[in-house]
Amino acid sequence: MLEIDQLTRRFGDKVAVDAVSFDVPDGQLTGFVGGNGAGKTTTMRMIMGVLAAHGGEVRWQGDPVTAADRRGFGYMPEERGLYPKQPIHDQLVYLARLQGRSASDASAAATALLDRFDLGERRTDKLESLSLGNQQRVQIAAAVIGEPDVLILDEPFSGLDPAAVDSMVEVLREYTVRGVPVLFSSHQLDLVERLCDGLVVLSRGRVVAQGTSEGLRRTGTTRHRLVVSGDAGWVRGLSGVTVVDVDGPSALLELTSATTDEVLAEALRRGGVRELVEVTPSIADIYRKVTA
Ligand SMILES: Nc1ncnc2c1ncn2[C@@H]1O[C@H](COP(=O)(O)OP(=O)(O)OP(=O)(O)O)[C@@H](O)[C@H]1O
Repeated sequence: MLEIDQLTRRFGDKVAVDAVSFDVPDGQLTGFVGGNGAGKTTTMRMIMGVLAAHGGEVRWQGDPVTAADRRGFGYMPEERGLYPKQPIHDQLVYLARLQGRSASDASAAATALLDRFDLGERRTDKLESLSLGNQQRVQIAAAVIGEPDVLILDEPFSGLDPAAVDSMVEVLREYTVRGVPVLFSSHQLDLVERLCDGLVVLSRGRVVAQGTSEGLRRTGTTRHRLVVSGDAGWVRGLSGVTVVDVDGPSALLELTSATTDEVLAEALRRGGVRELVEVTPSIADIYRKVTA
C-alpha cells in the first residue's frame, strides 16, 4: 500500500498542498479528483520525488519511500515527457534500458507492450505521427515498461474518446489484478465514478472527501423525483419537504420530515402520479457539495 501522510508543499506564500493524507491500497484503482489548481499534480510530483515536500511523508509498504522504491514506480507526468520526434519502440527500449535491462530484453519488452496496445505495426513511427489516443497509449506503455510496483498517472484519460478510455482501463486493470496500486487524476467525474475502487477529492490543496463511490454517495442527501399528470407546482406548499426543483410535471424533493406515503397520498389526491422514485446523489453531486 502507498500511504500519503500529511504531505505539504508551498510555492511562496501559497500553500498548494496542505497536509494531504490518503492511501492507495494494493490492487485498487484510486481516482484523484479536484478542480484546476487543487493540487493534484503537485501531490503526484511529491509522491514521485520530482518535487520536494515541505512536510509530511510518503510510505511504501509501511516504510518511508526511498529512491530505490521510486525506481519501481511507473509515472505518467502531466507534461508527458516522451520525445515527439522519436520512434515509439526506440523510446520504450531506452526507458527499459534505464531500468537496467539488456538490449535484447528491453527490445522484446517494448515489442510485447506495443503489440498489447495494438501499436505493433506503428513501432517505427514517431510519437507525433500518432493520434492523440495512440500517443496516450504510448505514454501509458512508458509508465508500465518497467513492470511497476505502483502506478501514478496524471490525467491519463484527458482527450480520449470513450472507446480509447475503455481500452486504457482494461490495461490498468491488468495491473490492479496483479496487486499494483494505481492512482490517477482526472477531471471526468463520471469516469471516476464508473472506474474507481476508491476516490480522493481535493479542493484548494486539502482532501475534502475520500472513500468508495458507494460510501461517498451514501453520505449525500437522498432525494425523490415525483412526476405527476399535471403541473407539480403545488409541491411548494407541502410541509415537511424541501423543493429542490420543479419543471412542469416533474419535481425533485428532499423529504425533511414528510414520508413518501404522505407525498404519494397528496399527489394522488391532486391527480395522477406517474412516478415517485428515490434518487441517490451522484459523485458529481457529492463533489459539488464538498468543493463548494
Ligand atoms: N512550480 C510552481 N510554482 C508556483 N506555483 C505552482 C507551481 N506548481 C503549481 N503551482 C500552484 O499550485 C497550485 C496547485 O497546482 P497543481 O498543478 O498541483 O493543481 P492541479 O490540481 O494538478 O490542477 P490542474 O487540474 O489544473 O492540473 C496552483 O495554484 C498552482 O498555480
